[in-house]
Amino acid sequence: MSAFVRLENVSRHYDTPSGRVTAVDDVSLEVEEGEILGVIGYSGAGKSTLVRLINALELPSSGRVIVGDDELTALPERELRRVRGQIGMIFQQFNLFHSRTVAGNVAYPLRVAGVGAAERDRRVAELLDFVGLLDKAHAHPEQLSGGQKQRVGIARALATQPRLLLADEATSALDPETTADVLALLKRVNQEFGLTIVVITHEMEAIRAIADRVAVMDSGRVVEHGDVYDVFANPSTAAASRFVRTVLHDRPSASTLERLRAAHPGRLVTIPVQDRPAFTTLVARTFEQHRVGDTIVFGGISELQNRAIGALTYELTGAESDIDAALAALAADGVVTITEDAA
Ligand SMILES: Nc1ncnc2c1ncn2[C@@H]1O[C@H](COP(=O)(O)OP(=O)(O)OP(=O)(O)O)[C@@H](O)[C@H]1O
Repeated sequence: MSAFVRLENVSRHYDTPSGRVTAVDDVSLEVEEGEILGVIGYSGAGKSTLVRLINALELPSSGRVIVGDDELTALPERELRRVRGQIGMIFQQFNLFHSRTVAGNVAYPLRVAGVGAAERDRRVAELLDFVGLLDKAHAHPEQLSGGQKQRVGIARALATQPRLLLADEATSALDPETTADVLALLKRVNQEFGLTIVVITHEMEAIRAIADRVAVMDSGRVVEHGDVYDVFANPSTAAASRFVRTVLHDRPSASTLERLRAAHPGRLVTIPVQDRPAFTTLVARTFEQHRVGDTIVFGGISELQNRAIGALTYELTGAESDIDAALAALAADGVVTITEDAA
């Protein structure tokens, strides 16, 4: 795979009456051709600014932005317009034309691009069929549900066959079920057309559902990025860890731990589940061999990218030296154990 979008040491600051705001701070990031990259961060982390830098609505204060073969930072305005035309956008508020029908909305970018009427009609029908809204072609946006509106937004974004799709909080206004449908549609767009997609969100669930890789933004910086499974299984920053915990409820919170401690006098140890055959059997056998009693008191295992993910919290009972020996044996087997020290 090769990078389709490349940001090299990109910063963007704004001078405001109350001083300089650095919205994007020395970000280096690549989006591989054909992948779905999720960019997650809290409000104010710099996500929207990042989007405007990628779709050439703004230029960085320093650093380089490269999309396809074009270095945006070196192009004249006329060329930037051409690049913008190769990037599809979908938005949280859908941004549909209320005065136009569903078909009219999807046809609009084709009309702007000078595509003839017959070809336009053919393409609109094909796109509406793809997003499952052919029967709504003559409806107006206000007659549609949120999920349907976003489907129209996706059809419209795809009309001119962009090479990159930017989804800026595209599911944030939708309920969970509709969110899942729209995300599944984006995944289908990615798989059937091989389209590179950047999903900007503050919801880790959206990342879990469709992204191949994730970049975590905090205060303008990308503090962590990597394969979704790796970041979920082993977040290395507090920001990433907080997002992962919003989706995986596999580790006890501080208050849960307090309750667990009161109910279970033994040593509480959390073990992140590894995606290898008979993992829990290996753990159980190791405790048994060391005469350590093990009771699972908290945890959860789910699937991510067809691999097991999660954690189990055990209450371990027996001689302290036996428990220590069992944990050492697990460590020798590559098993991570986290002792839940008393607060
Ligand atoms: N045009 C601008 N002028 C001044 N400050 C700006 C401008 N655009 C963004 N900022 C500031 O830059 C920081 C990052 O904003 P940005 O909108 O990129 O974050 P975000 O992660 O997209 O948040 P949200 O999800 O709330 O939009 C914020 O502190 C914001 O106030």
